[in-house]
Amino acid sequence: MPTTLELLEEHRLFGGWQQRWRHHSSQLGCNMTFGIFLPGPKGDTPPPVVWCLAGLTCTDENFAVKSGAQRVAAELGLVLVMPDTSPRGDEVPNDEAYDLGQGAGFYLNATQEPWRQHFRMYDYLNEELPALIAASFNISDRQAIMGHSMGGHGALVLALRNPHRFASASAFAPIVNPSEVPWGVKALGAYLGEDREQWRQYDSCLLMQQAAAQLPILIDQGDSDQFLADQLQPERLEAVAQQSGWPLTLRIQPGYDHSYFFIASFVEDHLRFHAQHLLA
Ligand SMILES: N[C@@H](CCC(=O)N[C@@H](CSC=O)C(=O)NCC(=O)O)C(=O)O
Repeated sequence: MPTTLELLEEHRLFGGWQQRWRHHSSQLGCNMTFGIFLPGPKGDTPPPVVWCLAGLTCTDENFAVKSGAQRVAAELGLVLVMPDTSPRGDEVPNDEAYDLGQGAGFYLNATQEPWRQHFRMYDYLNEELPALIAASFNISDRQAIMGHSMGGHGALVLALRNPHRFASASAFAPIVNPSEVPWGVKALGAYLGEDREQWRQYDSCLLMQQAAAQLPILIDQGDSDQFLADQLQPERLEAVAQQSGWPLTLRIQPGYDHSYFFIASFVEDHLRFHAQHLLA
C-alpha cells in the first residue's frame, strides 16, 4: 500500500516552497518528518535533488531554518531534501546523552539491542525515503548529497557505498573516521557491538580505500571548530584520498567554528559544486 504523506507546513520563499511532511516509515517503525525545498519551475525538466543530512541533536528543521541554502537552490533549480537524524517517538529507545539515541542515529543500521528494531537510518535514506520522494514529487533521478558533522559522516558513507547513485558529495566539518574518535567509538559500539569488522561499513576513511567508483567530494572545515582535534580530523580522509588519487578537495576555513553560521557562509559554494556535477 502506498505510504500516506501528510503536509505539516508550507512556506513560499525565493519563488519556491519550503514544505514539511510526515509519513510512517516501515524501516524505522515510527512516524518521521522531513523537509523539502522545491524551487520554482524552470522549463519542463524535473529538477535534481541534493540530500542535506544534519548533525547530532538536530531534527529535519535545523538545516531548513539555519543554513540559508534555499536562495541559491532556487537560483540553481535544485530540490533540497532534509531528513530527520534518527527515528523518533515514545516507542523508540533513547539515551540521556546527546550523542546516542534519538537525534543521534549515525545514519547506520543498528544490530544491537535495544536499538536494532528502529535505528535503521542507512536503509531509510538509501531505499525508503528516496523511493517515497521519487513517487511523490516531480524530480529528476540526478542526486547529490551533503551533510554536517554526523550528517557529513552520513553523506560521505552513503556516497562512498553508492557512488553511482550520487553525482557528487560534500560535507561541513564531517566525522570521517568514526572508528577512531570518541563520538564514533561510542555510537558504533552501542549500535553495532564490539566487533570492529562491522564498523568498517560506516567509516569513510576505510570505505574510500575499497570504493567501487569515485565521485567528486568537497569538504569545508573551520579551524576554530571546537570538535576539530578530538572528533573530526578531516586530514585523515584527505590522506586516503591522496593515496588513491580520489578527487577530494578539503578547504580549511580560518576562524570558523562548528555552527550553522559556518554552514551558512559556505553553503552557496557547496550547492554550486553540486549543480556543476548534477547539471553537467
Ligand atoms: N550539545 C552538544 C553539541 C551538539 C552540536 O553541536 N550539534 C551540532 C552538530 S555536532 C555533530 O554532529 C548541531 O548541528 N547542532 C544544532 C544547531 O542548530 O546548531 C555539546 O554541547 O557538545
